[in-house]
Amino acid sequence: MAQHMPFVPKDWKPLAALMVFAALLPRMLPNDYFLVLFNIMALNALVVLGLNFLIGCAGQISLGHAAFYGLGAYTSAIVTTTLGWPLWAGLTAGLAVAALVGLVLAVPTLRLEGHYLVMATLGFNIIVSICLNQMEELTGGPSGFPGIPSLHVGPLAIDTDRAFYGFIWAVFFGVFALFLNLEDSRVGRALRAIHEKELTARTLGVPTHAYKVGVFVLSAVLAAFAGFCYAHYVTFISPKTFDIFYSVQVVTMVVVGGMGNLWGGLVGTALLTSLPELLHHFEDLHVLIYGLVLMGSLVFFPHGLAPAVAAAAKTAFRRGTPPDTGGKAPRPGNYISHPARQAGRPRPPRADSTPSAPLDALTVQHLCVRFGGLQALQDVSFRVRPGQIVALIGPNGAGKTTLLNAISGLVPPHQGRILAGDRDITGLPAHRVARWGIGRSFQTVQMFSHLSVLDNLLLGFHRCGRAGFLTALCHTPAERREERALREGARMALQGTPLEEKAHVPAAALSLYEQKVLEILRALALEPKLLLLDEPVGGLNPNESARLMDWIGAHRKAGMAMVLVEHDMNVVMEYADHVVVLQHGQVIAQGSPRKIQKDPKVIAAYLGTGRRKGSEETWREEAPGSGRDNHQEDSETS
Ligand SMILES: Nc1ncnc2c1ncn2[C@@H]1O[C@H](COP(=O)(O)OP(=O)(O)OP(=O)(O)O)[C@@H](O)[C@H]1O
Repeated sequence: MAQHMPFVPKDWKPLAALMVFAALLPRMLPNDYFLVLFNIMALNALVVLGLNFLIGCAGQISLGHAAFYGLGAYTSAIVTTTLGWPLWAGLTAGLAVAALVGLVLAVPTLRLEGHYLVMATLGFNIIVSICLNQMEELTGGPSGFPGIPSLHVGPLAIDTDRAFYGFIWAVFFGVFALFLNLEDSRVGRALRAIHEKELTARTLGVPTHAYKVGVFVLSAVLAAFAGFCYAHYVTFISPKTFDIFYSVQVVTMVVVGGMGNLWGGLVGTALLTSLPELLHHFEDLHVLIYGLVLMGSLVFFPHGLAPAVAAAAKTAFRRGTPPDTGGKAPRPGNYISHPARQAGRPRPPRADSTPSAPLDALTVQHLCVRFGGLQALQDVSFRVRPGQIVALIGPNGAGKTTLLNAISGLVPPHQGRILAGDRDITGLPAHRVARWGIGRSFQTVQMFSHLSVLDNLLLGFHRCGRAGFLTALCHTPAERREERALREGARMALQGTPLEEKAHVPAAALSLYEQKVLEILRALALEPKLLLLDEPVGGLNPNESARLMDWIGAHRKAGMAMVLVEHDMNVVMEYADHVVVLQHGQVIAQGSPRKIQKDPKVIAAYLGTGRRKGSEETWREEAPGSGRDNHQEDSETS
């Protein structure tokens, strides 16, 4: 029952046990000196918590969290001491400054691909350190900032180590519970997807940039909050505490404990905060031993201490996977028909050749895409009507995948227009194209291999949810209801598919056929008006190909339009209503499969001009890439 209450995480029992332990701990400590150690540990743990979420879940590394820690501390110190304003004003100002600076740093840097955030935050930390040292009138410079008032909550003064211990650990457990909620939510799932395959996440409607900025700002604000608590605990601060070494130290705590594992962050913090104290007995050798412990944990537990301990415990107890919470829900999965059920049924009729709807599902007009000096697409125009399958064929390198990438918003066109219905989607970002109702599969299957089958599918339902950072953190009843409904919908979508019994299996453990089914189910979860399929049967045997294509083709009846890139000409001839032939980025022919089969330009494109007299049967058999193996590569856009 507790897990259905607001703020309480689903997995609340270990947290409750730890809280009881923390409450009893002061009685077991020999003297108050150890309280100071645990108080500093809690402050570090707060910084590490946000940073761990940023690094482990969103895949972004920051070397500037000491600066946010410092901004929280100094802003509050100046507001409460120099200006003489109350504590709440210092807290508000500290958090606001951190949020604003975090936003200014993150918005431009996170737009760039690669680890620009590391460099930006590293530079930022150095600048903040210089400012704290140089702006002596404001900050006290290297001599520090004394006389900061102690914390109090209403009339309750928090001015002893013991009182601060109770306060800071209560705060930490509260914040930790909120982050557990966030991790176990629609937002947490999307962040893990961004970490693994950002482009794929975008094609599922996840606004990746906004999410990355959101998680960075959240972690910066948390570091600033810890800084505020620190300043009003020690009542004296100096720039040394907030230099780059502290930033490196907190990143090390995340790495040693286990990136992306919130419990791991706590373990890493506990170990690396207490280790220097424990090693003091070894006098000069303590630095050496500290280094050895650090190296040993990284060498023997590369994924962190907490995951290693959890794996060992799992092996020892052989616990089963906890069942998912059920509940009545809407039926977003109803439209998805079962690939196996479709097998052996009569083929769905081809789309009528006369227009059945006033608007085309897709209109591509004079599209051009360049990569530097390479003209990948030139003046490409074609239309797809609702319920129609249009096949895109052409030799390797003709520009087929580039065309799908341009339609789905992954590659910006240089010229031309793309219309979905009457909506101009030219140049729209991929997540907005997906939300507009364009789903896709990839030439190399793009699974989130660390996530389960169910979580992969839930990412397809991402746009059906509304929960944001705040509701996910607070685990509100509405957020839990929505999550249950999404899970129910995803489970329904799995019903009758080969994946029905594999909802909790990691996607990486599926066969290629199952991965292709899951990838298409995930795209169908967007309820697309248009489905882009990049070599859906590549690497499958003829039996699997037929089952998959029959299942996909059945969605035409519901009016879903499809663009099919395929090298297997048997598949093209059997399922396509219209064929567009590309060569060197240009459309050289288009028409019905029969007409295209006999087109001399197409035969020449496939067989070379010297062999024009080849028959249509020869063309079928020799189509480049026909029946070739689809080796698993790790390229996202291919
Ligand atoms: N991101 C990119 N940067 C530079 N060149 C690219 C990029 N993506 C594709 N190209 C080039 O654009 C051309 C078209 O490539 P594309 O992958 O679209 O062809 P294709 O018809 O899908 O080929 P295949 O059948 O082998 O998948 C190729 O010359 C390719 O090298």
